[in-house]
Parts: sequence; C-alpha cells; structure tokens
Amino acid sequence: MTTISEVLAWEALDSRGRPTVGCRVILADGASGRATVPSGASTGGHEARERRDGDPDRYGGHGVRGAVDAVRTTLAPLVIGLDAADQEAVDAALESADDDPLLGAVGANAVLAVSLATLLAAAAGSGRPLWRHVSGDAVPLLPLPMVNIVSGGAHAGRALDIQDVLAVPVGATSFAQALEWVSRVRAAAGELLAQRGGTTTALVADEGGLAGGLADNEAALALVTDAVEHAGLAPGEHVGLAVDLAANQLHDGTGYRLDGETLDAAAWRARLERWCRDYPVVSLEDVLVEDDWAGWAAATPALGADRQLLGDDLFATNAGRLRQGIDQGVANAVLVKPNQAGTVSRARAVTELARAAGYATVISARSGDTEDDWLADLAVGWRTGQLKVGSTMRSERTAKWNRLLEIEATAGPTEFAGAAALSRSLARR
Ligand SMILES: C=C(OP(=O)(O)O)C(=O)O
Ligand SMILES: [Mg+2]
Repeated sequence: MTTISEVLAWEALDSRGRPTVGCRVILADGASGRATVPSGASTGGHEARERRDGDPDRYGGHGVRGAVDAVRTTLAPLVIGLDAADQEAVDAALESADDDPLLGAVGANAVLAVSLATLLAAAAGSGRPLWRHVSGDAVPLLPLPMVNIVSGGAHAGRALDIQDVLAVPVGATSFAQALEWVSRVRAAAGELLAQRGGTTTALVADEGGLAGGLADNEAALALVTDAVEHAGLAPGEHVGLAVDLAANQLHDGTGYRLDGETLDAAAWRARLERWCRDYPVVSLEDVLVEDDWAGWAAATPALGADRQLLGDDLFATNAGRLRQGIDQGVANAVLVKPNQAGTVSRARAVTELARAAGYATVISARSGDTEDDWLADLAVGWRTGQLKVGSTMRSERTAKWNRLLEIEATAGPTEFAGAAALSRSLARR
C-alpha cells in the first residue's frame, strides 16, 4: 500500500545555517521518506524560485515559514490519496498548485521537498535502496566525481572572481580510488597554499574549498595543477581540472570582470582558451552569461571541441532551455540540480533529454546543502555519469561521497563511469 496518507513539514537548517524546508511523506503501510532541500547562492535567472519569508527579524529574511505552510495547507491535500510509486502523477499534482512554471507562488523549495520525500517514501515502501528504486534493472553506475579544491565568487566572499576550480580524477578505475586521489589533491593544495603564503585553516568556503591567499584567478588553476603533482599524481593523466566560471556573477553589463579588469567577450574567450592550453582543463562550466545564446553557440566549437562544456545557469535544469541549447549546438553537457527544476520528474526528464542528444550529465548539489544523501543515489540510479558535490570536507558533502563509497562496496556488481563520462565531448560529438 503505497498510498500517501500524511505529509509533515518543518523548518530545518542548511549548511549555511539558513532555513530550508524539511518534509516527511508517510504511506498507508507506515513506510516513510524524509527530505530536506538544498539552496543555491549563485542562482540563475531561469531556475525554479525558492520562497523566502523576507522578514528581517527572522534569519535575516531567509525564513521559510511560508513555504512550510504551503506544504501543509496547499500541497499535502493535493497528494494525500495518490500512489507514491507514481512519481510523475504526484509531481504533476504538485506542479498544478502554481500557475507559474517556476513555482514562485507556492515555492519551489516547498514543492521539491514533497516531491523528494515522496520518492524516498516509495523507495522505503518497496524495500529497496533509492538507487535501485529509480534504476529499474539497469546496472548501478558510480559517477566520476568533480571535487571542489579552490573556491571564489559567491561561495567565498569574492576571494577570487571565478567560482570553483575542481579536481576530476580522470584516470581512476573505481569510485573509491577516485575519491582517495582527490582527497590527496585537496590536502596537497592546502600544504602548497600555506607554503605560498596563504592561510589554510581560517578560510573554508561554502562548499569546503580553499578560499583566499591567492594572487589572482590563474593562480588557482596553477595551485590545483601543482597539487596534483605534489600528491604524486600526473596532471591530466590521473587528475584533470574543471572550472566553474559562474559567468553570470562576473558580468558587469559591459564585460567580464577578472583581476580588476573588464574583458570584452573576445578577450574573455581568449583568456579561457589560453587557460585550457596551459592547464589540464577537462571541463568548463558557465563560461558566458546565461542568455547569451549567440555567444555560447560561437564559443562551443572552440571551447567544447576537446573538453566538456557544461551549462548550469545556462540550462537551469529546464528541459525547454536544454532543448534550445541542443538545437543551437550550445555546450555539450548539462548540470542537473533538482531544485533548479522543482520536481524529481522534471530533473529526471532533463537527464533523459540530455542523454538522448549525446550531452553528458553532471548531477549537482548546491552551495547551501544538507546532510541528506539522496543525490548520490540519484546519480547512481539515473546513471548520470558525473557528480559535483563540493569538497571532500564538510559533512553535507561527505554524506554524498560516503553514500557512494557504501554503494560501490556493498551493492553487488556495479560499473564506474570514469573518464568515459566526459568522453562524448572529448571525442568530439
Ligand atoms: C553549485 C553551484 O553553486 P550554487 O549552488 O550557489 O548555485 C554552482 O554554481 O555550480
Ligand atoms: Mg555552476
């Protein structure tokens, strides 16, 4: 009996210490699922809208009592009596609560909490782990991790202009080896940063990356490349670099701000191309502002021919925007953030659309996240091939890495995606 009988909601805290929505969905047979939703800081203009109270006397305006009330009074009556095993029907009912496709009135944080808790309840009711519940008969695929080493932008008090420099263990042959390598790189980067005059203890950014102490943006790419060697690994062969430019955050209306200069589009692209020549960059994310479709189409052949070109704010986990990108030959990979979409079904549809078009998929946490580990199971069960969660430090991040270690060690036969997850783009689509 997987009929939804009760929906509970409350204010919980995320990893930034801000409120988020917690939800438990209880089924008629007593099985239940609980989810707390993540929250971004460098949010795109096209993602589903969180609902915040805006009352400056509670959590500086970040409270989510309105979203919690929306779960109790608006969403619960729509889903009670529905079959939790029919995720699409539940999500359609949730989406019907709001005329705004971005769910701004009810709140995407309210909607996603119910959607996820329903999925987790259905998995619990089926007696199977979440990854198996969503994968059907497919062999579980452990993702290639993309791990934050140096942070800037909105995640680190603008210590750098660019947002993330990440390590991608392209030479690893198992998830456990991949994680061991990037943990070593993180430790090595801390040591090198200390030697180069930075501080490593005080400044840990929202996703657990090192923040501060670097002379300029390029120094972050050099630090991570050197850290790979310092860890006894070969840059590019064992561990490559990924960079999230988060270009929306850099654009000042006239050009891209970098190290105190404003670069026009041509100079900005030339800079990225040089970085890709000088450092082992295997993936670039959000290289241009989210609505510069023409710029993206022009940049894709140059920047995306030999590496992954990933759209985050660009696609906003929105099937319509991804379809437009596919039609216009823009980027070659999509970041999938369930809370940008608003429901589990929408996020899943985006991964399926991407796969059908030959785009790689990277499922991703948010900079404000929680101790939940469902994202790891979705990565495995949806066979996304890649997962971006932040650093190997901070418990809201390690919750996901640890869940993947558990699945690889205990789930029976599994596959590890490895560098092949990137290779559709590396091999030129
Ligand atoms: C995870 C990211 O940051 P946020 O959650 O702040 O959008 C990102 O930009 O990829
Ligand atoms: Mg991003």
